[in-house]
Amino acid sequence: MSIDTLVNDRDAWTIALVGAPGVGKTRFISRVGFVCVRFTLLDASTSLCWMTLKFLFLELDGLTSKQGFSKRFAVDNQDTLVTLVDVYQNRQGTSEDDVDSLLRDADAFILMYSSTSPYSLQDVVAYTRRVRRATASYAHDPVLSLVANQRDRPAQDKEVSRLEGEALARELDCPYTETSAKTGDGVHGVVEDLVRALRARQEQYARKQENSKIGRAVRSFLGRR
Ligand SMILES: Nc1nc2c(ncn2[C@@H]2O[C@H](COP(=O)(O)OP(=O)(O)OP(=O)(O)O)[C@@H](O)[C@H]2O)c(=O)[nH]1
Repeated sequence: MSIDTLVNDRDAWTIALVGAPGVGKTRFISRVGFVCVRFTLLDASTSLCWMTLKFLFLELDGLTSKQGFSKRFAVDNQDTLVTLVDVYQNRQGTSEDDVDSLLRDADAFILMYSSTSPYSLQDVVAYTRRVRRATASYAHDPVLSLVANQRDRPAQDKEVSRLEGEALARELDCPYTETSAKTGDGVHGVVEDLVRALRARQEQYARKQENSKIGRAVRSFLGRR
């Protein structure tokens, strides 16, 4: 989360989904009820077409952006605009710099693996390193949420236990949730909890700023006496 985000008095958040191919990122996004249209990064020749599309979509609730899918909804009775970005979706058309820039633009991260794939759990560790590297210059640690998707799959398909997921979440110092992008189980809760965490962080930052303003005013008052 950049300083810009923290000082902005807004309730609009970009959440990046990172995780191995096939874990369910796209399905998760459509579950949240987002307009789910895949765009690859656009080159100059298509940017005019993109601008037209963007203009058309902006008036709609489910507006979509270059790689994100946005939706306005209420969390704790307060309106918020959330954009979900599937960072690794466009791997073929996306350079490493593009990926870093998408990560830098995000306010929070859903680190997704599938409970049917131990490899996808290992990938989460590598993706988290990358997220931390991309956001290293920010004032705060990134807001993370570890998601074990495909919880609806039968027990014999499950190769990663809840305990392993929880242990990784402790290591990453973030919440752990099991979801099913197929049935929708747990999906909205993950997004809503991230919005709550981001709001809390924004409020904390605003309070800190206010306190240091008061501190400066008091020091200057005492200095004048
Ligand atoms: N049973 C079940 N299947 C799921 C779930 N989530 C995704 N799938 C299926 O898993 C496959 C891959 O899902 P995607 O959403 O395309 O996965 P992705 O992470 O976006 O994959 P990439 O686009 O390759 O990065 C699809 O066939 C989905 O229908 C889930 O929670 N349960």
